[in-house]
Amino acid sequence: MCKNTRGVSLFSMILFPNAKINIGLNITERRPDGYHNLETIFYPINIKDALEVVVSDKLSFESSGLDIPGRVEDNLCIKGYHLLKNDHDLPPVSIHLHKNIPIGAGLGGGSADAAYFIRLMNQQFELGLSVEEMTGYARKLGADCAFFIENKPVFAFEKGDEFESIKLDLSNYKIALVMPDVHISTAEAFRGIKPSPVKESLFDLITEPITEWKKNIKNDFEASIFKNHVEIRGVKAALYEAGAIYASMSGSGASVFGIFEQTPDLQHLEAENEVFYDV
Ligand SMILES: C[C@@](CO)(OP(=O)(O)O)[C@H](O)COP(=O)(O)OP(=O)(O)OC[C@H]1O[C@@H](n2ccc(N)nc2=O)[C@H](O)[C@@H]1O
Ligand SMILES: Nc1ncnc2c1ncn2[C@@H]1O[C@H](COP(=O)(O)OP(=O)(O)O)[C@@H](O)[C@H]1O
Repeated sequence: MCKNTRGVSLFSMILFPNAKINIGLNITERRPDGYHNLETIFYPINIKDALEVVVSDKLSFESSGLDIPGRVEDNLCIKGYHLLKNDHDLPPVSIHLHKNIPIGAGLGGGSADAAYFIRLMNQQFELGLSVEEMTGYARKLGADCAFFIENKPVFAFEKGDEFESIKLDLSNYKIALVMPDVHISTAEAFRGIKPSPVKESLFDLITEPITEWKKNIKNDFEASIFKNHVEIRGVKAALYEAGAIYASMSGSGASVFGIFEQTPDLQHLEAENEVFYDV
């Protein structure tokens, strides 16, 4: 079998792209390029897809698990392949994605797949790309894609693709995530927003005790999304009733997470929502 210098097979490799949540999200201004400047905390969580790349005689993509809307050629993994192929000598590959991260959820699942695809190709074909170079490619595929290259808690700013490291460790808490039966596109969510500057940056607010977050840390998408989707507002209220120290919609929705001292009992939400415990 063909192996690289570290003895890894060149034919097949599997990685497990994970989701993220946003703790706080302030949309501060509209940019001349149509995007928005924002600030947020990205925090990786343990809901994962499985991404396999096998050397093949032609480029192909197939998926299992959740249905992915849109055309195969628009899948972010395929876009990632073409982006890398422009600059590197790559063989055709067949890509298999097992989709488990809810879609249109504000969990960055598509972006995670794209970033992990870049990481995987870099490893599998020894492209020698630095973290900065991989981040540069990821940025071209989507604003929150770059985060997943390093995949550690960060304060993100500008389009959500510039980062400052933070020390945030929630491993002593239990995070539960609820996905209502609604999908929200990020572009749609931005249409409901009036940007405004922040009084105090999330970079500072996140260093306060978690018990203070409920008072001070907000997600700017919630007001307009909750107006159009009362069930999402209901899920957030239910998480606080179940004892959350902090609860929020993630990103542009529709998922909502709660941070708890102990794993909560959310059985009453399971009939109408998908519930993930201890993510
Ligand atoms: C806003 C966030 C916060 O986490 O939403 P979620 O997708 O996670 O819910 C993300 O940064 C999103 O990242 P991502 O989903 O990669 O965005 P992109 O594909 O680049 O952009 C989708 C659309 O969102 C809008 N957009 C996105 C990011 C940004 N800073 N300003 C914007 O205005 C644009 O209308 C763009 O056409
Ligand atoms: N690998 C992928 N997984 C999921 N969605 C993808 C993927 N590639 C492209 N997409 C497109 O991105 C859209 C948003 O995906 P996703 O990242 O899951 O949502 P969100 O931005 O809410 O986190 C989907 O509707 C789909 O059309």
